[in-house]
Amino acid sequence: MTTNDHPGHEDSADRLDRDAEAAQVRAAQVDEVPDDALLAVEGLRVSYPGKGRRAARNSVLRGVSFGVRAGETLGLVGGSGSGKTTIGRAVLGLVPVEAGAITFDGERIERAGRARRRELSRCLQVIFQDPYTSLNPSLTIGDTLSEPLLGQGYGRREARGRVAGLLDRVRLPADAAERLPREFSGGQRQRVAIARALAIDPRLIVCDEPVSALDLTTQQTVLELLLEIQEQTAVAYLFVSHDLSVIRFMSHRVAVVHQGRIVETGGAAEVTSRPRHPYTRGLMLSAPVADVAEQRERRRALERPDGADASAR
Ligand SMILES: Nc1ncnc2c1ncn2[C@@H]1O[C@H](COP(=O)(O)OP(=O)(O)OP(=O)(O)O)[C@@H](O)[C@H]1O
Repeated sequence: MTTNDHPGHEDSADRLDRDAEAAQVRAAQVDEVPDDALLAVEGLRVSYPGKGRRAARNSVLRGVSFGVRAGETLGLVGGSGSGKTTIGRAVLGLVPVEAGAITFDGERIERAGRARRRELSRCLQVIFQDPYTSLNPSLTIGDTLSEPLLGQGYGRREARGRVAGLLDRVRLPADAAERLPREFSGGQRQRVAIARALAIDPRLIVCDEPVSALDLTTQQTVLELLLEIQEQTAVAYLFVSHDLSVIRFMSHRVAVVHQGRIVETGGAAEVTSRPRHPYTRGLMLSAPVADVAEQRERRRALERPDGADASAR
């Protein structure tokens, strides 16, 4: 019997690997929620019902904490099914929260009722992934943009004037107001969705994969528009994406989500070029890079145990 075959013995190379991984997990930084956060999420737990009547609930968020400051973008990145969208939905009050606190501008909102949620939509908005399903196909763009304004008490004339300003801001022609969503491309529809989210000057927008349904060139113009709007308005973004290059481009800080937990946080350049947690490293390695030589170099850098800089992009 070799050492490897013996159930009580662990191969020393395996043990070293395991120890090295444990050290990396310890080295990965998860920041405290900042005191000056506009949005503070602490110990958030969410579960969904299991399949079948007696099935146990599926625990999807297992104690998630983070903060987003005014005017800041926090990127939430992680693999499929890690819980990113659920975090955004919990912040928006679209899924019940099992435990934890969500504080927005000093107010606990995780159990806010429908009426309060409607009021909160003044400051807390969302842009969804799919511009083809997020707009009502039977409403003109003008009506789509007026709806939240009328809901917040604007008069019709005032709303019309504001719609014209919003279209200009997202660089759509003024006559777009008279047209239906089907007359627009995916990128243009996403501009409408951005204009709708901006209609009542929100303080924070949950952007849930806002460009992943768009082609690369359109992605870039929509991302640049979001950055420009942030510069002008100091709106904060909770920006959900599985795409590291998008996250790096957009975010001031990044939180890496894995199996319903945040495993690493930090500045965007720091986390994406010097990932510490093994999961973040794996995520970096699996991100596609067009240049094969660059990919090879990045892989070598990331596989070095000291986490040497892999920012050769
Ligand atoms: N309404 C729901 N009912 C039951 N399970 C759900 C529901 N929504 C999400 N889930 C499950 O919760 C887990 C997390 O889903 P979530 O959409 O938050 O992940 P994600 O990180 O955003 O993934 P993706 O990038 O693929 O959208 C997944 O296992 C998913 O199947």
